[in-house]
Amino acid sequence: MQSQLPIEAFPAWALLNNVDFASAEIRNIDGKGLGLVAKHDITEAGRDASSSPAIVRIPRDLVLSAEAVEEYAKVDQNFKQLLEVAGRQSTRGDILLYLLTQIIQSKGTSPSTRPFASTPWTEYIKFLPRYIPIPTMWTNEERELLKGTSLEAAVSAKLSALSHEYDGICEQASNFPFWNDLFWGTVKVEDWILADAWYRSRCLELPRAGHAMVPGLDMANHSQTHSAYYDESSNGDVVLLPSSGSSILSGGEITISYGQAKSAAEMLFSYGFIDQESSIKELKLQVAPLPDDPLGRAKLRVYNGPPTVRLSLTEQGFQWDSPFLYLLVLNEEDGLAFRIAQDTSGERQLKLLWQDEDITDRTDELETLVQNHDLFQVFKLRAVAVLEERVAMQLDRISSGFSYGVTEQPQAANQPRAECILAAETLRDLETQVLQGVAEALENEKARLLLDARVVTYLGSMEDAQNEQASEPAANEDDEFS
Ligand SMILES: C[S@@+](CC[C@H](N)C(=O)[O-])C[C@H]1O[C@@H](n2cnc3c(N)ncnc32)[C@H](O)[C@@H]1O
Repeated sequence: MQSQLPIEAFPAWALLNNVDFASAEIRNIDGKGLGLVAKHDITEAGRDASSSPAIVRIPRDLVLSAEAVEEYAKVDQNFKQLLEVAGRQSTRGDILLYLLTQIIQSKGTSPSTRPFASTPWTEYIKFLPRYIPIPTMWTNEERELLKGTSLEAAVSAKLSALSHEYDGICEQASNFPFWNDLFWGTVKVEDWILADAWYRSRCLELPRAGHAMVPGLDMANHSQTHSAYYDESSNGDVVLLPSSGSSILSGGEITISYGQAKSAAEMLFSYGFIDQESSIKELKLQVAPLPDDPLGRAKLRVYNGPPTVRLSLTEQGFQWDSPFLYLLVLNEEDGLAFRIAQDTSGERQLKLLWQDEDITDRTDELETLVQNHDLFQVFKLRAVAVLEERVAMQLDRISSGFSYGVTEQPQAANQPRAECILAAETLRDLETQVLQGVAEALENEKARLLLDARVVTYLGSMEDAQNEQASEPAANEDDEFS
């Protein structure tokens, strides 16, 4: 069991590590866990915001970045071993390995049972919550609440990926007796899930250090109308500064933005709450190649992004957007082709061609690339028809989804927590609204496309060809009956 520290001990930790909380302190904030509040009035007079005194300053050597992980590997030989076999593939992976090491360290009850070099993070993680309300930390019953929402597949895929990552690390680590003992005794997959949850909900992107976690600053909560922003100073320290023109009263919460364009599903997935102030109404649905498409696997392989379609409600009404959908509905007879090419190192690569032009690196521009084709409206009709079916399927699933009703209070111990019920219901309502709106918009779009002159001509020619085929004797008919 990891030990925890009360947040009252934070000022002592900050002092010891030169973290300057000049104008803020950490307090409990209703419904948000911990948060930052102003120690006195903070005003930004509209001069250059970056010249305002920092609300909080964190020295660069406390910033947990890819570089910091490499530095730690120089100090701790055991960690270096793990990093060499299981790390160095992504910043996220390396930071998670570091956090895992600190979680193991914090489970030790005495210095003799702490196997790694201690760092300020060893103590700092004791201030972090052990439960983050993101769905990878929900119970199975709570995750059932997401049935039919766009997070149903995303969360189960994420949990499989986490367990796959954890198994991979166990396997790599089993070559070292030191790590093998730890993975058979102290370390659990739940520790990896927690490290991932901390990273996902607390990681920032810094201009120079890149993706990083910053102790103290990661106590700032989110608001659409945020009053502060973070930056890196010229010496690499991280500073929290008042937003331009903001005025925070003493005792008021200091908030930052976690991103203005994130959908409700993204917010719940990464941060465990849905921002009621946000006006973003959208969702992403997975789309798969048609079962009888001989090019289906190649299309999935060659596509640069996730195989999804984005449905949204904007000022222009309900909209959909998906370059992948265009790839799905195009065929060889339209001018789509795949080739295998060999590069100078002898490696074979799958290439995608459109009208004989190599567009392998431009699959996300597919809608624009096909826009000037004579049959563009036909392609669009195909895409609309595929999407209509996919949206209807999702609507069916979301309406049959598990629902407690927000007012119902769960009774039994293993029943979902009220905040999970509320979050799932909010997501369900929002996504149902977008799906219904898009379904209607697709129906209208299909009706319009069916009246398009080029579509009418194309469908007519297809019908003629089919009729001709039907009236001709099948090629093998004579053979069979002669
Ligand atoms: C970077 S941490 C902020 C500190 C956090 N409140 C804590 O107790 O450690 C991000 C987490 O804070 C919570 N949070 C942040 N902004 C929130 C908001 N506007 N409403 C509800 N919860 C929020 C969420 O649990 C989120 O995962």
